[in-house]
Amino acid sequence: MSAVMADRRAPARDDTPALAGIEVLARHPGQDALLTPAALRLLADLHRGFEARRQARLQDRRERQAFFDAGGVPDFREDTAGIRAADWRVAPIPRALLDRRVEITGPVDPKMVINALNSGAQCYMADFEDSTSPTWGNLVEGQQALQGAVADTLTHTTPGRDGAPGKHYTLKPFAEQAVLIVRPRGWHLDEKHVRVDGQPIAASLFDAALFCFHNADVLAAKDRGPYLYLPKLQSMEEAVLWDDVLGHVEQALGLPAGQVKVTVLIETLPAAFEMDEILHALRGRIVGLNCGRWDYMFSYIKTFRAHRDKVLPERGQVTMAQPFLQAYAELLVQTCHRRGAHAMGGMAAQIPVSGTDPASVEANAAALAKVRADKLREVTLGHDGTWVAHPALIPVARAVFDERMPGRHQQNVLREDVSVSRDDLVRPPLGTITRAGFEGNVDVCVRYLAAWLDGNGCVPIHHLMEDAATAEIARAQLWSWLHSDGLHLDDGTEVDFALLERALIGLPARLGDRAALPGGSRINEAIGVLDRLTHADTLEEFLTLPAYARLD
Ligand SMILES: CC(=O)SCCNC(=O)CCNC(=O)[C@H](O)C(C)(C)COP(=O)(O)OP(=O)(O)OC[C@H]1O[C@@H](n2cnc3c(N)ncnc32)[C@H](O)[C@@H]1OP(=O)(O)O
Ligand SMILES: O=CC(=O)O
Ligand SMILES: [Mg+2]
Repeated sequence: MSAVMADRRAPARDDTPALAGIEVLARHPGQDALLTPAALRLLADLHRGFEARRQARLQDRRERQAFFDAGGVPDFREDTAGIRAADWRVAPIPRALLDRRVEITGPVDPKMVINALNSGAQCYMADFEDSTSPTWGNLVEGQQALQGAVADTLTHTTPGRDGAPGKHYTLKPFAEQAVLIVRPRGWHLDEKHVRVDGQPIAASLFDAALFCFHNADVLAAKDRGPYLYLPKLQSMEEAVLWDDVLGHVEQALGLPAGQVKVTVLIETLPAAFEMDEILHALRGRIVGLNCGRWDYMFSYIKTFRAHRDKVLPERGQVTMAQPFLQAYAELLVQTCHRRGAHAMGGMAAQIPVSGTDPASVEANAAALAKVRADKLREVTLGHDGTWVAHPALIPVARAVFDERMPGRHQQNVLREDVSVSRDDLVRPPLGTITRAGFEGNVDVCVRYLAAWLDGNGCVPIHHLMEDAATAEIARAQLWSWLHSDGLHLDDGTEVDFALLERALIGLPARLGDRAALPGGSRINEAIGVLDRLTHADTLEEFLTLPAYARLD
């Protein structure tokens, strides 16, 4: 048993000398049981061992973006042609991850965790990323909830109202629960509340390593994970970094090599050109790739922020039926199945519409029909499973996959008919920008950002699920439209800052009662952030970078 493993099982003891250089700058109830000396030592080891490499990978991103800004276009790499041409397969997929027909996703507060694990979905992606606003409280409570879930002790009671008792939540028996997969935050984010040698540590390391530290042995006893979803990678080198980090975690915790399994989201345009390479870099632990369509669209806009011929039409017109997105999904299915990995589908943004009045009933039927059509498209392309945002969508997605995919997956569907070129992946769809599309982007940015600043990372807006990825599309589109000369709405109005001004003037009327909105008290602050980001000469890399400075 390794030293860390032994310490992990012993009660936390005062270990001050070994913790020199580590600072925790925030307090939340219960955090001491999470941030034990041994846990902090692991985080510090990881920071000292890997921070320089993380910064180098972030620098690679900036250099690659400079190449795109100078007119360059992504392409398949020459130096890795051998990896693409050779025959190799990823390590066998563990039994618990063979059946991933429907995966529910959601933030990590205790009620959501219990509802998701009890939902009847095959898997639950517990999300510290797109759908979580990373306040210190959310992170600590999220880790606590996951620890309780893995230990099968998690319960939750909502506060009672008007003298009535609150609702009590408990977990179903383990065998009936969804399989837990945790998504840490991406490489670009710091966790500012934990500093090592005066530097903030990587948010990815904080989320992933703490989860593994507290849960790996309990999971192993149940023949499980830890299982992770890795977001927003841009290159094979970033996958190598993850592999090395997780190898270090395994060694430190006394776990067998390859025990931590991962699924990688292909949700950046550069990564779409390195799917084989990413699978190869992680071949001892990777079990699948996922089409993270929302961040992918955002990445397309960002990659081509200086290419005036690649400006996207309004968000509602950029559906997965568009050829450039279909090519991306087909290439993902073909690549995964050739290598023995699962090809996971992504998220339809529609969520159920509640209400019994005829308009709501009709809107709900339309939303469910759109989700059904999206899942049908995915299963027909060859995906092995898909995501849903809400428990009521599980039967809809499950029915489609059960009817069209007789087994638990369809890795036998090799899609050798697919041939995707560089041009297929980068060709923008034709379309328009309507006034409603422009104003809709303004509303989504302001409402989402206000909620995020208030600690809520996923909200329903106009009956659609909005999270950091969908909001980024709206924010990046506004910037790209406003910085492209000569662009007009479909009614002939020029797209300029006067149009943005008018959209902001009309915002209060469109928002209605602010107090009733999530984060309503932070609307003005959100408007200020949006205003600055849209006027900036360069498209900011991530909305959450400047916004994080305002959190906590
Ligand atoms: C681009 C991407 O990265 S996609 C992945 C990230 N995004 C997500 O994970 C989306 C997660 N979904 C959600 O957060 C929510 O469904 C929202 C915000 C979209 C809608 O939330 P609401 O309007 O509050 O949902 P609604 O009121 O219909 O919820 C009904 C019940 O379902 C539960 N529920 C809703 N969504 C989920 C979910 N994803 N997981 C578990 N339970 C859920 C609610 O907790 C509520 O439970 P209760 O009856 O016990 O109180
Ligand atoms: O994370 C998923 C996405 O679509 O973005
Ligand atoms: Mg994403």
